Amino acid sequence: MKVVDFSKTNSILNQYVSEIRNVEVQNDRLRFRRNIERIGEIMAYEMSKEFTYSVKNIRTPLGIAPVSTPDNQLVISTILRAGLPFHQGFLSYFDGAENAFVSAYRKYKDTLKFDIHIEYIASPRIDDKTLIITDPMLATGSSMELSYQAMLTKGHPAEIHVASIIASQQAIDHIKNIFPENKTTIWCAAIDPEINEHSYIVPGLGDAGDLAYGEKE
Ligand SMILES: O=P(O)(O)OC[C@H]1O[C@H](OP(=O)(O)OP(=O)(O)O)[C@H](O)[C@@H]1O
Ligand SMILES: O=c1cc[nH]c(=O)[nH]1
Ligand SMILES: [Mg+2]
Repeated sequence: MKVVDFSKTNSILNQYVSEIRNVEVQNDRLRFRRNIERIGEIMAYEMSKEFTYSVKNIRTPLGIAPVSTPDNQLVISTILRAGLPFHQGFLSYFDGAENAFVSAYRKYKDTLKFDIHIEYIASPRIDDKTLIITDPMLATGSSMELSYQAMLTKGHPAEIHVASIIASQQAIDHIKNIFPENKTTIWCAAIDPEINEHSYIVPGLGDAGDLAYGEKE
């Protein structure tokens, strides 16, 4: 399975990743959300290079211009709530895409143990389309796994792009095991080595949902 790790390439994307990680900067919620969105925009641009293109003859005021544009039918799916600004970044570039939303949250049994609960899905049919599942954080990979299973109740996509900002190595390994090898690409801005006993990514950035939208009770 192809894994694209943007931290291996020097680009301005790394500046935005450094700001969302940085304790001196990340508490500015507006900046945090906008940085997540900007990373989504850059990732969308890079991802678009993998799509299928055909030439269309575009009528201009002065003649006909052949332009190669993508033909993929895109569905951008996001995992609430931290996925929202990331989703918006993709949607800014893929403005013709259809959209899906899945809720997934950790319901704690005690301070360490939790189950992931999915209670809501709003999605079009995804048969034979290009499915992009966006979630900025992949820690255990369980939210992504259950959200993907929920999406499969809406059909079977032709290809899948799993887009994340910070992924743990464990989550990458997990996703490689559960997503179809021949039609999945994983995109991430960085891969961090470990998760702690609370299943938070280390060094990670903390809680992306809380940093974007405030703490939950
Ligand atoms: O890989 P996992 O171990 O499943 O963890 C990653 C999940 O945790 C975060 O969501 P969270 O449950 O904190 O919900 P929130 O977006 O509402 O904060 C994040 O956005 C992922 O969905
Ligand atoms: O590190 C983590 C793990 C889960 N959710 C987050 O927002 N961050
Ligand atoms: Mg959270």
